[in-house]
Amino acid sequence: MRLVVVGAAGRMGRMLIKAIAEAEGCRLVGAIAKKGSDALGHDAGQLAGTGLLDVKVTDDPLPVFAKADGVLDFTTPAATTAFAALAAQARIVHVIGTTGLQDQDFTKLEAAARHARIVQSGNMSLGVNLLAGLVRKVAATLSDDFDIEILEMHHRMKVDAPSGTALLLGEAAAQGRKISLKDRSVRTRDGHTGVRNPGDIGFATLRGGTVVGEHTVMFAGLGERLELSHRAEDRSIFARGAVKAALWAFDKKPGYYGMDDVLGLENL
Ligand SMILES: NC(=O)C1=CN([C@@H]2O[C@H](COP(=O)(O)OP(=O)(O)OC[C@H]3O[C@@H](n4cnc5c(N)ncnc54)[C@H](OP(=O)(O)O)[C@@H]3O)[C@@H](O)[C@H]2O)C=CC1
Ligand SMILES: O=C(O)C1=N[C@H](C(=O)O)C[C@H](O)C1
Repeated sequence: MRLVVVGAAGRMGRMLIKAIAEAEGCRLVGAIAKKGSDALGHDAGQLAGTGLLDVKVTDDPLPVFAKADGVLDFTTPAATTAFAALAAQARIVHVIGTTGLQDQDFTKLEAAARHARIVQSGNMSLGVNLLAGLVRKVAATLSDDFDIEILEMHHRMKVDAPSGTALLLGEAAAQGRKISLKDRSVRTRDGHTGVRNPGDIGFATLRGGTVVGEHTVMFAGLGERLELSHRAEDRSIFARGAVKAALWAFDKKPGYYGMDDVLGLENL
């Protein structure tokens, strides 16, 4: 499978280039960075530390998408929605790891998925997607007497909050409880908040240092607390998941897919 990495100079972009170089069944055919990026003109392998790959970083996606089967995209919401339109035109696979997407972005991605095969997830790791299934089950099993709180910590360079993973885990908890996350989520608390509403799902965000990504879902009851946690130790888990998603989507019909489809966890 011929793959392109957009956002090639980013933390995840470099990881994705390396993961493609190390994976079987795919090869890198393009690397896209933003206009004005210092990475333009360099070999993608130089960026990723793999040795030369004979793929020069460019800021022009059109000719690159035209000769590719899929694109791996961990960039920004604005860039991702623009790339989705191009991937749909080229009828290729679009794997989206970008977080911070808003309702209007999802509307654009769903429109693009009429022609492209989109796999989108706030977290591409096996562990987090398995955790989401467990959270859904525990939330369905325990009553409102167990308050659900989601705590996440990431590195100081992260720009969105709560993390895509925290929202994915919140969605899983809400599905388990058969409630709408939008109606019941509490994203900030400050000052005289009053007592906690039963059934709310709370989020707390920590930022600092070089933390790759840590998430805990707490079920806090009367006299006992259950905690389910995931700690990412290396960004390669996300990159390997993204490559797996692209290979999985290669022979699928156009549509909007998630990592639970890729990993066969839909029924967990
Ligand atoms: N789903 C998952 O499993 C994971 C998701 N993520 C998410 O992936 C995203 C990226 O994370 P990270 O790599 O740490 O962030 P970085 O800021 O390191 O990388 C983003 C890259 O995208 C580039 N970019 C922005 N706009 C464009 C554009 N129009 N064309 C080409 N490149 C562009 C940026 O360039 P410049 O710096 O020049 O602006 C930057 O190099 C975030 O949303 C993060 O939350 C991260 C890890 C795992
Ligand atoms: O920005 C990051 O770094 C990460 N972002 C994703 C998120 O928002 O959950 C996934 C991972 O935790 C790392």
